[in-house]
Amino acid sequence: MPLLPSPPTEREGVVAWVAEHLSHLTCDEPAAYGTSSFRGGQSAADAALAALDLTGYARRRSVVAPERSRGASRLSPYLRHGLLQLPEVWDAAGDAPPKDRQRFRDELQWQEYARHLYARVGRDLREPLRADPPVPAPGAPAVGPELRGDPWPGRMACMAATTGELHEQGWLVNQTRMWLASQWAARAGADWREGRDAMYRHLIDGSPYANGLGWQWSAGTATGKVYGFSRWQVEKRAPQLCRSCALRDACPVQDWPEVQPGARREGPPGLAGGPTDAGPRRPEVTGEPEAVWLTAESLGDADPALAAHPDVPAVFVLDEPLLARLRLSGKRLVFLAETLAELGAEVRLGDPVAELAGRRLATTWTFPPGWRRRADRLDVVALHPWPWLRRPGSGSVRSFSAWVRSAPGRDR
Ligand SMILES: Cc1cc2nc3c(=O)[nH]c(=O)nc-3n(C[C@H](O)[C@H](O)[C@H](O)COP(=O)(O)OP(=O)(O)OC[C@H]3O[C@@H](n4cnc5c(N)ncnc54)[C@H](O)[C@@H]3O)c2cc1C
Repeated sequence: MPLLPSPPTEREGVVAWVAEHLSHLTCDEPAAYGTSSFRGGQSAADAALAALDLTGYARRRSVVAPERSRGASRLSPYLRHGLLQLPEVWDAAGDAPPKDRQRFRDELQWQEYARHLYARVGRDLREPLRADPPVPAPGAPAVGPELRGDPWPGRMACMAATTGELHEQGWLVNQTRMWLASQWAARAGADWREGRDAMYRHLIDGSPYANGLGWQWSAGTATGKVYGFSRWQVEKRAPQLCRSCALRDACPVQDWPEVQPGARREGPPGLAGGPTDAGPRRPEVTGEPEAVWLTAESLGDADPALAAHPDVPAVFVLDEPLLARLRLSGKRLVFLAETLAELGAEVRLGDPVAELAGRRLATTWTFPPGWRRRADRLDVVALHPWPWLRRPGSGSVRSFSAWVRSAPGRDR
């Protein structure tokens, strides 16, 4: 079932299009597909960047509630899919107050670090990097089976509000992602990889690298230090949740969790240093392309291959075997379909290698290992460089600070 009709442009039509063509691949029902306020497409991305106001960002980035007091930029879905590129967002922060600019640019560097880490260790990011999962501290009571079976108990207002936002919006501020990850992995003692996948399925900005790193960081498997979630953070970042909670006088997260990091690990090859494939520095062109192959990493008008070959059709393949495995929420597919509608791209459903076989392709190099496996089997005649914020080197990626030290970065 290779070629799909073009997706319509307005939300209701897009939801119906996803329901008709892709509902066999989603984890939720069509009634839930259209609930997110994030719109896909270049014009929505451009509008979000134009509205970026970083005044007070450093102070307010971690605010959870009330929503109007949040300082987070909400740019992540656009960065995730290359509708905005890290260097242009970095530059857009140039006029912000110095403290806010520095904090925001540090966060952009976390995104770049996650990408470098993935480019270096690939699928090894799926397993603990530097420590085993957390374990109960000596003498701590064992976690009951009830909590293991339901690591995000809906009776807790903080859990109900954050899982509700995740499922409805497909997005969370960083603070509540950490709450959910810590509650799951450290407090409930559930398998952090299952929690990671449960969150990933619903995130519109979900990526194996940023989500994988966020979970490893919170569970302590990336650093050997567990992020502890307790009532203290909720009182500080969203006090109204505690006030409204049925368990406010018997809070199950009143005290710090009694956990400690798991045993130290050596880490996968390349973590402490080694070569990273960063792609070409300049376009490598060996022939005349007949189509531009777009990937989920780079769906913006400024995609280097698209910009270099404006006169050939753009094609995107919804990777059916991959989607069948991932079972993403329909919200994510709506976001992608809105983006593809605006691009006017040819949309296909199937195995990208089979769908694109026999066509001379232009494309933009990108860092996920799955892209390389597919590109090697296709006729790529024009390969364009990835727009790194800082080009990967061979230094350590064991921690964010080691990575920052190991390569020359941009001036903050
Ligand atoms: C458990 C967990 C899971 C996460 N999963 C994802 C994910 O799948 N995709 C994703 O893009 N981010 C993920 N993050 C990182 C971060 O929470 C989001 O990028 C951020 O909340 C997005 O909101 P924003 O655009 O308003 O961020 P802002 O605070 O405005 O930051 C601007 C940009 O910087 C980048 N950024 C900020 N914080 C981080 C971070 N800690 N790590 C990497 N990049 C960062 C993002 O691209 C973000 O859009 C995760 C964090 C945790 C703790």
